[in-house]
Amino acid sequence: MSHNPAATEAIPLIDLGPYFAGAPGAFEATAAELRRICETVGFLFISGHGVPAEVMRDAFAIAERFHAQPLEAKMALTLNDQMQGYLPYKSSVTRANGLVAVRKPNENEAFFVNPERDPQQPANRWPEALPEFRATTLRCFAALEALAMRMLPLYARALDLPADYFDRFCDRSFSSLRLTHYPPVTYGTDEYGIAPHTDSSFITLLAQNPVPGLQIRTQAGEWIDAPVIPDTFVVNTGDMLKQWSNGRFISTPHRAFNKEPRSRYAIPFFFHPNEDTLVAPLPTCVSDDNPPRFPAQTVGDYMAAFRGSNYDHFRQKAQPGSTA
Ligand SMILES: O=C(O)CCC(=O)C(=O)O
Ligand SMILES: [Fe+2]
Repeated sequence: MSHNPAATEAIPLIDLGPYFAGAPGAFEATAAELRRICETVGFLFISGHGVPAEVMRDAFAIAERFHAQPLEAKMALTLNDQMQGYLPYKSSVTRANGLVAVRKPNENEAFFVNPERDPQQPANRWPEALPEFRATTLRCFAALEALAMRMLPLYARALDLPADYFDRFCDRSFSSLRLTHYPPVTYGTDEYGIAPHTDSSFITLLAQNPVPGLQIRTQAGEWIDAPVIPDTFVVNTGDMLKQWSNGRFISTPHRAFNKEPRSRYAIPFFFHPNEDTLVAPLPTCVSDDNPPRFPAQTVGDYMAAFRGSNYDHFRQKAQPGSTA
């Protein structure tokens, strides 16, 4: 598959294979490369990630079948207070971006899958007409969560911390898997599949899909197309890791469109630390000359504020008229 060589150069690729195989020197070398990328680009591709191709193939197929259902079936699962279920088409506005004054809703619909930690507490809403949906999406969730956990030592080392530093803060991750459908549409002025934003996550893992549409804003302020590189994931630093690293790791703005005459599906996995983890700038990222730039906040409080600004049903319950 062809891709824009300039963009491939702009978004580096790391092969995780040698690190996962325990090759001599691979851990330190990969962590050093990751540090450079996180300080300067904020986005990378990973290969050698170990996620079986069929896990993502099945997830894309079930996402397509989910969104192909009649609207009533999807509306029966409309997103609740715990971010469980279906986000209807054009019902989210990317307000919490600090980038552009977006007023128009995003031209996508989505379904959110959350981790099922406690059998007593339902974490998800499942479509009755698709019995295999639950197993397929939870398998994808588990594979991506495991991949993110395996990458944590690289992030720790890249930030000059002991390799296991992040593990205990992320072992009951508050992550979510999003199954997004971007129908083929003609975009008007200020309309997007998803408007310019940074992610709220620690990191986001985005499986490649055959329909391009992701664009990344470089440090120079130019929007570039992310190439489609089969069997890789795009990984980007989110705002949570930016804040934890006191701004050392950048959280890069991006946006997406579907400009093809067929539907586009995207399955980002937003990896978050545990809900009760207190995120305060790391000791290795602050000094007398570089004091903390972000307040200490738990992941749960941080996410509640983020959701309140972006999703209509949270806004209706929160302060009416807020445009934060
Ligand atoms: O659709 C894409 O490729 C990216 C989606 C995205 O950035 C998001 O859902 O946060
Ligand atoms: Fe995003």
